[in-house]
Amino acid sequence: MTAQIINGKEIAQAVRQEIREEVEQLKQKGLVPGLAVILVGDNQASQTYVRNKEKACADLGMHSVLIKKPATLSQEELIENINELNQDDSIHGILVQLPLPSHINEEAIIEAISPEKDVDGFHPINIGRMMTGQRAFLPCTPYGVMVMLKHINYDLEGKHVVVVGRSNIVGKPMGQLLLNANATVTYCHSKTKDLTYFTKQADVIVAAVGRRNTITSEHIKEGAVVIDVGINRNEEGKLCGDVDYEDVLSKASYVTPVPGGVGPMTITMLMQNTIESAQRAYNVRQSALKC
Ligand SMILES: NC(=O)C1=CN([C@@H]2O[C@H](COP(=O)(O)OP(=O)(O)OC[C@H]3O[C@@H](n4cnc5c(N)ncnc54)[C@H](OP(=O)(O)O)[C@@H]3O)[C@@H](O)[C@H]2O)C=CC1
Ligand SMILES: Nc1nc(=O)c2c([nH]1)NC[C@@H]1CN(c3ccc(C(=O)N[C@@H](CCC(=O)O)C(=O)O)cc3)C=[N+]21
Ligand SMILES: [Mg+2]
Repeated sequence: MTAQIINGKEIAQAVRQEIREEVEQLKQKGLVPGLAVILVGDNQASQTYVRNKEKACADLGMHSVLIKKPATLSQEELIENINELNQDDSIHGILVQLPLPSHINEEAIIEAISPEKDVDGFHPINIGRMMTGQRAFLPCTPYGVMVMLKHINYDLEGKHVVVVGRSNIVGKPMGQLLLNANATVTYCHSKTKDLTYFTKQADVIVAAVGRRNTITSEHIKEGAVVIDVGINRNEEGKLCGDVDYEDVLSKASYVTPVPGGVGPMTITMLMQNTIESAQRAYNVRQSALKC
């Protein structure tokens, strides 16, 4: 078997076209969707992602503000900044780039963001709503993976999906969304004994580990769908995922590349969440005008 490539860049462009039209409609009604990104410190990788987010906003005609703060910023000052954005009617989405410097408690920061503007989908309110199947902002990376699977018309019902990684921002919500779609889900992590035993049984593998070559052809069964969330660099400094891409190509049915796979989808779903938030703000404003 030769795997088909799931082109994240292309799917992201298609979704962005729809978002562009919705932004246009909102603008005609007098509302410009706005995203605020807070970047603390000067982490090199973070700067790249943040630049991509700004580019996406500009490309879609959305308003964006980038708030850059020194790594010495206190937790109280950061919460003060978030409070201002929570009150700001021109801002519909707030994203605080993670990781934060170690003197800042990430949980406290995430909880300071209004759940109505938490377009990352990291606030416990949104996580809880997602778990119970209520309307919620979905975490962008897992959401993007779901859209990719939908794009190839993959029916998850009854399929065995193995998620490798259990972080709060990727692995855990990924498994939950797959469960909501009626898949049978197994989580693997650093304490898993015999990773291959589990991944060999998977119809779909989602790798979200942060270590290259974690998944090779030895780990998968013939015809598996392999989704690579990892963003790593090899010894030449080249971007690569968690999957040995070349090696699984001859055995998998579908594979996502890195770059050009899940990454562009993450940014796109952030834009999607932001316009949804703006749409809700518009609806609230309209119903307030009526009474
Ligand atoms: N494409 C995109 O849009 C995005 C990509 N990323 C990338 O995805 C990767 C994962 O990110 P994130 O979830 O934040 O990372 P974390 O470091 O927070 O989590 C990594 C997870 O992998 C598990 N793990 C570590 N080593 C192994 C191993 N040898 N076998 C099995 N599991 C292992 C850890 O287990 P344990 O819990 O036991 O420690 C943990 O659950 C990174 O490369 C990151 O850069 C992240 C966000 C978005
Ligand atoms: N609050 C918060 N929300 C996040 O969503 C968040 C975060 N913090 N911290 C860091 C991770 C990582 N992340 C990526 C986003 C886009 C690409 C992306 O666009 N990747 C391109 C290539 C980018 C490049 O050239 O380096 C690709 O895979 O093709 C990658 C990774 C979001 N994250
Ligand atoms: Mg982490």
